[in-house]
Amino acid sequence: MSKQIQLAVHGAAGRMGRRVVALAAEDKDIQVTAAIDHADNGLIGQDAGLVAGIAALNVLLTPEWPNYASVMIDFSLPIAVDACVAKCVTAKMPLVIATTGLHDSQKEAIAAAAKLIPIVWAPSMSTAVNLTMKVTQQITETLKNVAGGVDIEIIERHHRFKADAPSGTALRFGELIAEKMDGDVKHVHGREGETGQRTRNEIGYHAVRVGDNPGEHTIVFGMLGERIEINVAASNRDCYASGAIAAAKFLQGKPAGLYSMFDVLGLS
Ligand SMILES: NC(=O)C1=CN([C@@H]2O[C@H](COP(=O)(O)OP(=O)(O)OC[C@H]3O[C@@H](n4cnc5c(N)ncnc54)[C@H](OP(=O)(O)O)[C@@H]3O)[C@@H](O)[C@H]2O)C=CC1
Ligand SMILES: O=C(O)C1=N[C@H](C(=O)O)C[C@H](O)C1
Repeated sequence: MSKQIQLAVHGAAGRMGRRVVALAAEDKDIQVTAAIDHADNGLIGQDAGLVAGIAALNVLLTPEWPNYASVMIDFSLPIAVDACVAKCVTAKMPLVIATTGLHDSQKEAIAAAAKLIPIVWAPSMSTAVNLTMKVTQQITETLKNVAGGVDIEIIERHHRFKADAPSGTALRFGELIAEKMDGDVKHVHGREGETGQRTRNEIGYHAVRVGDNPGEHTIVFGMLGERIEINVAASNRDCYASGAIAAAKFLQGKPAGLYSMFDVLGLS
């Protein structure tokens, strides 16, 4: 019996693409029907299952776009995202965008595309991260007028291979926290030299790149006399891959629109 959801994976030879292929292959509702990467990737032509470390799927890594799939999951590079969005619009394919480091013009293009097809776009597909985002908003609301003030800093740690900084997740934490602060918020990326005293309306960001860390975020709420540190850390990449697969399922039958992981997880 054929499976209901035919899945195309963009960036299928990458660290995340391989985990999406591997987990999707185990899913009773999903059939991986296309594994896409760029023409210069040395793995083009190989079986996507074998590349992902599982049994052969009889789906070859290809630079060609499929004409049809029930949904596309994208874990690639910013330079590759525009073509993916355009292809999904042309083919009327629902799309899950997980790639980070996108420019403002690309975000605008995604919003425009979401008027035509359903899109889930989120910098973190992890359930724990999205839940932590909600918790940090709640903490901010409670502490923002505390006597003496609260200083909020975001420290993110990732593997040495990561191409963008700070992480898309750190930036999203900052946006969501800023929504709950009063007045204009200044986003400060690292500190060096004669910085002067910290101002009250800052959110600080610090990007650490170490070894094989699959992703960790610490949100510090520092007050005079005490502090809270909320840490959310991945042990491996499957939290993101399984979240993307949940998003792909969520999009089935959905009208055009821009959805977030809050929508997928019922946290909106
Ligand atoms: N939203 C989320 O939950 C998460 C998001 N991410 C994000 O996903 C993205 C991918 O991460 P990761 O898998 O670690 O990165 P990788 O570099 O391992 O994978 C990216 C893949 O895309 C390929 N690629 C490069 N150029 C193109 C192109 N023009 N067209 C198609 N494919 C291309 C790469 O090929 P080659 O190696 O030859 O360059 C590689 O196979 C990053 O932006 C990362 O921040 C990561 C984890 C979780
Ligand atoms: O590149 C990664 O690995 C990750 N990138 C995402 C980000 O930039 O937020 C999500 C996750 O933290 C892993």
